[in-house]
Amino acid sequence: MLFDSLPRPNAYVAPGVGHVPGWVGISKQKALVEETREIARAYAHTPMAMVQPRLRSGGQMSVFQLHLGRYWHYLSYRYVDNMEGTVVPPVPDSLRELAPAALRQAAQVAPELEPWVDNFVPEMALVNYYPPGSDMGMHVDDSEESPAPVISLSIGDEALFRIGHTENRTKPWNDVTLCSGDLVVFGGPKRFAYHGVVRVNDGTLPKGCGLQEGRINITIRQVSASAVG
Ligand SMILES: O=C(O)CCC(=O)C(=O)O
Ligand SMILES: [Fe+2]
Repeated sequence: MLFDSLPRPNAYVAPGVGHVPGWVGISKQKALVEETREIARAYAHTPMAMVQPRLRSGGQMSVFQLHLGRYWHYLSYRYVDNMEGTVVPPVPDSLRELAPAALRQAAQVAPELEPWVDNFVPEMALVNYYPPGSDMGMHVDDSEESPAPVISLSIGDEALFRIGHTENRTKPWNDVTLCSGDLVVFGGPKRFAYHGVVRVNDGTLPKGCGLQEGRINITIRQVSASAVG
């Protein structure tokens, strides 16, 4: 961050949305980057490889995605557990274990998240890599049948995260700068709100986070409505 000494307090962004700056320490950030990078390497050249997905619209995302636990198949528009016989890599314990602590912390900021603290099942994790210059358009995370909150961890370059409402992509929005180590959880009335990443600020990442450039965002999700933990 440009002004490292500026305080960044926990923020109740909107009902159901809690922002906890610096929730993941730098050594843990590095460990998560290295662990997910190893998985990406292991699955390179398989149908589970970390790629920029092609969309049904014919476009291609500027972000690279690695799916853990379940694979979101963009073309058939559903979650699958294997692709052409390659089984989806599991959600690593390191991410599974973060989920209840993340929810507990976020629920102190956004009380609407409280019902999920002891009931959330981390069935999948999506690792997004934002190369310099990439972004993610406003969209709704509507692939999950469960209304459980989405737990989002950011590592690397600072990003401008925007969350609006459930009707359409237009204003009003809440804009949140996400720095390396920040936690955001969105659930409750904002679980199916439009959101996106307006921009990533090149070269703003802290030393020691495990990345040389760009940004990683990891979302931890419950997919099924009646998941059993
Ligand atoms: O990168 C982010 O902060 C958000 C990512 C996101 O919205 C998604 O993966 O669905
Ligand atoms: Fe999303």
